[in-house]
Amino acid sequence: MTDLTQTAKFALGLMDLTTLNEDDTEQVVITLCQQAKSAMGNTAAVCIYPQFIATARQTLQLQETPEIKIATVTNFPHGNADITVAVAETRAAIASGADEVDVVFPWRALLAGDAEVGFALVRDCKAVCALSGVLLKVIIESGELQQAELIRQASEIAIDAGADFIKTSTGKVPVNATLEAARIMLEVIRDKNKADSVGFKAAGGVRSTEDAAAYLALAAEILGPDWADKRHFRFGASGLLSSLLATCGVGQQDLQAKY
Ligand SMILES: O=C[C@H](O)COP(=O)(O)O
Repeated sequence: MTDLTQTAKFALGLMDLTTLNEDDTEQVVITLCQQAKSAMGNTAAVCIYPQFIATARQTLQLQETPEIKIATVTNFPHGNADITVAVAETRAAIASGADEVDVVFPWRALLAGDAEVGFALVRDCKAVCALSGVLLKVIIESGELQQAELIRQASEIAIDAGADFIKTSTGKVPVNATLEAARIMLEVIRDKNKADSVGFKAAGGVRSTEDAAAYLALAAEILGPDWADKRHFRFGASGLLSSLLATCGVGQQDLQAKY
């Protein structure tokens, strides 16, 4: 195996294989779950809208991969500042069977100078998640915050309020994951001495094995070569899997034969 092939296989195991489109159907989610059980191993999770959790659970059980986690999204993609709604959505997602919840931080409120509501929203969603052992990932929407100081501040607030992961982006805005934002977020995890308990998720626009390799190299530089594992590092991506498989020598024909 070449270094890049090894990286691709490793990155595949860190993927939250995602479909978050308005026109998603049960069949789309079934196919996604089938793809999560790949020729090069399982992805860490699938990430889907809450209404498809039961379909995903059934599919993962039928194909005997219950270890693939089910992640879903709340307060998504807008990141409104209504705590009651965000908590209710998070509670409902958990009741539907989510293993992991990716909640959007109220980034517009932070841009407007309100740091309190973000803290309270994450704290209250975390309280609900903690009751059920569900991981909480907080999407700070780094591409909309833009400024390094705001990306740092949102990351700090999310971690202080109990985030298990900080995640760059929804994938629904013009600027999604960037290496620059990732560096700031990873440095916050390091500087707060939270490397054991807080992970990082690069999401939105991560498309190629080379992209994935660059994020993993950055994480290794900042948090050490052994830090990135399933508990600490994820790629949220709808379009990365085929590139990783191609790097591993699994071609489009193999994929078509399987699905
Ligand atoms: O959370 C994950 C993102 O929505 C995925 O974004 P993407 O479709 O650009 O890969």
